[in-house]
Amino acid sequence: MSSSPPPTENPPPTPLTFVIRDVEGRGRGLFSRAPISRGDLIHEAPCLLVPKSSYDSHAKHTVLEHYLFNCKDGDRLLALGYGSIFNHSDPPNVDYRLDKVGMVIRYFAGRDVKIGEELCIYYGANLWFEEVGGSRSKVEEESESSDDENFLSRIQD
Ligand SMILES: C[S@@+](CC[C@H](N)C(=O)[O-])C[C@H]1O[C@@H](n2cnc3c(N)ncnc32)[C@H](O)[C@@H]1O
Repeated sequence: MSSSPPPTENPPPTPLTFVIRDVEGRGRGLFSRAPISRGDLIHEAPCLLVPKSSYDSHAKHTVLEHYLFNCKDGDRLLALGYGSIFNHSDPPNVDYRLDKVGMVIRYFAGRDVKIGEELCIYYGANLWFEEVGGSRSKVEEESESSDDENFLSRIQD
């Protein structure tokens, strides 16, 4: 007699459409392993909440600072899964949305992506590292406003 599978609350995970590769000068990055259409959900990263007080007293000025996404209220989200591996480019081919209540960050294709392209988000105008492989000129970068912080997120919750 066959028994039915146990009930689950979550749907089975969607197969990943990307792989991790090392990129000269940029560390690890995510690369598409299949064509991705504009608007497709690429990844849903579960997050850890880092309250502003913990950030100020412990995480600030550590390596974590390079991986934290800003929420409007000063709290931060640390993306688990592959969410912390998206490198920066301007323009990016991946958009993301913070869902602080659901404690996830969702990453969507901002345009059609070909197989083998690196998947990148936009960190903001004020980078804390020397950009490698960027396509924008120094003049363009310097003419940007510089009133945002040195963190990943300009798209906040
Ligand atoms: C959120 S992590 C991205 C994943 C990182 N490459 C790794 O291997 O852990 C952010 C860091 O990646 C590097 N990075 C991201 N985009 C870059 C780019 N366009 N040029 C150079 N380094 C980049 C910087 O060192 C930055 O602090």
